Amino acid sequence: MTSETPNTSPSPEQIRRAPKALLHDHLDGGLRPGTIIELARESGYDGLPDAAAEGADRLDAWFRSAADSGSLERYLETFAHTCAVMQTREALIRVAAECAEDLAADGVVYAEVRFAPEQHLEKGLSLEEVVEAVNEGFREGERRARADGNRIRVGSLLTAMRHAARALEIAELANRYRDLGVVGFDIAGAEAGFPPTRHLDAFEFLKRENNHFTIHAGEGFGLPSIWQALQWCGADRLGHGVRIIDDIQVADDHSGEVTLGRLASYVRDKRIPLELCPSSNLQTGAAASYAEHPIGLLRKLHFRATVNTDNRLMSGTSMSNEFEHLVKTFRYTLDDMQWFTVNAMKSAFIPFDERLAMINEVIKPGYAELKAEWLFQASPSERR
Ligand SMILES: O=c1[nH]cnc2c1ncn2[C@@H]1O[C@H](CO)[C@@H](O)[C@H]1O
Ligand SMILES: [Zn+2]
Repeated sequence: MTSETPNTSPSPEQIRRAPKALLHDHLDGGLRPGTIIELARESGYDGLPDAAAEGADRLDAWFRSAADSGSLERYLETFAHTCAVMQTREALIRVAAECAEDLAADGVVYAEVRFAPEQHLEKGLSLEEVVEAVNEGFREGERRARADGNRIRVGSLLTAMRHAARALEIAELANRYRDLGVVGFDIAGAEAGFPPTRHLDAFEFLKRENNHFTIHAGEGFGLPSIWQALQWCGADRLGHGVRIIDDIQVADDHSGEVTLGRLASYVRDKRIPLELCPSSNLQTGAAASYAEHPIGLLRKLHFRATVNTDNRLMSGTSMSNEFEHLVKTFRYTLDDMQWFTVNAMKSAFIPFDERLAMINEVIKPGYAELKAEWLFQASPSERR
């Protein structure tokens, strides 16, 4: 008999119960389809696609297939509908509360959720009112999660849209609401043609204020975008960053020798966190399949890779679902899941002592408990 503990792939149910940390999730990309229909009815928004008339499930499927276009620009068109129903204080509170509740039910213990305040002003809210409503919703969702026996902590990231010209204003907003629920800043939107250097003033302001930011880069566009985000703008993390793979050569002979270019080396050496979003990347064409997704190689090479949802509605996904795909594709174990989760927690924008406590008091004990479950299974044969 061997005394080695099994290091097998976790079951879907274990994946759901495992504590998970999420750094890249869009509030306006994660609404419940039923909520969209109700909010549209209440607010008189009549622009929803015809599928909405056939119910929440049909609308759910519509979002997934409309986002499944192979291009980031087409993918982003679907957000017109979610933003349209997120224009009042009540709607924002509801969407944020449900977001926190849904993530907690999926086993997420820490999440940074982003949204662009400038996209929620159509009915007269101010930027401040938008931020306050969303934060109020997150607090409400955290309370509801606790009542359901789940634990989650949610922070807001304020996004500026890269095609617009309000980045400095939004950066100032993020700075003002720092310690009041906002943990950092981001820029998003179409990447090609809108380099992050257009918003240098915003990034320089945040650096002077010792604040944190991530930049969507290396998703719809390649290495120049990543290079600018890091070396011109000074991003703390890369939203996606998946195209860093273009700077990594794997020899196609038997050796399989790996060579990193200067930029890929820098990203790995400096432990720059990559907010990888596998399912979203398949939809926008940044990767062809889970098996070919760079996350497999990046994990092997010990980049600071993290697993994220991006847009749960448009990708029909959840953190558990992302991990299920990865476990199936790369035969990941609970140790791999823990590695990704600790990477995410190390890269979070909350203070160091809180990150450490989350890792040592919540994440590691959670995985230890799951890893011990085989010991208590009913029959000896099931134990292996
Ligand atoms: O993967 C993405 N890449 C770039 N921009 C995105 C992505 N997902 C969502 N957004 C954009 O971010 C805004 C604020 O949440 C969304 O409205 C959408 O336009
Ligand atoms: Zn994103």
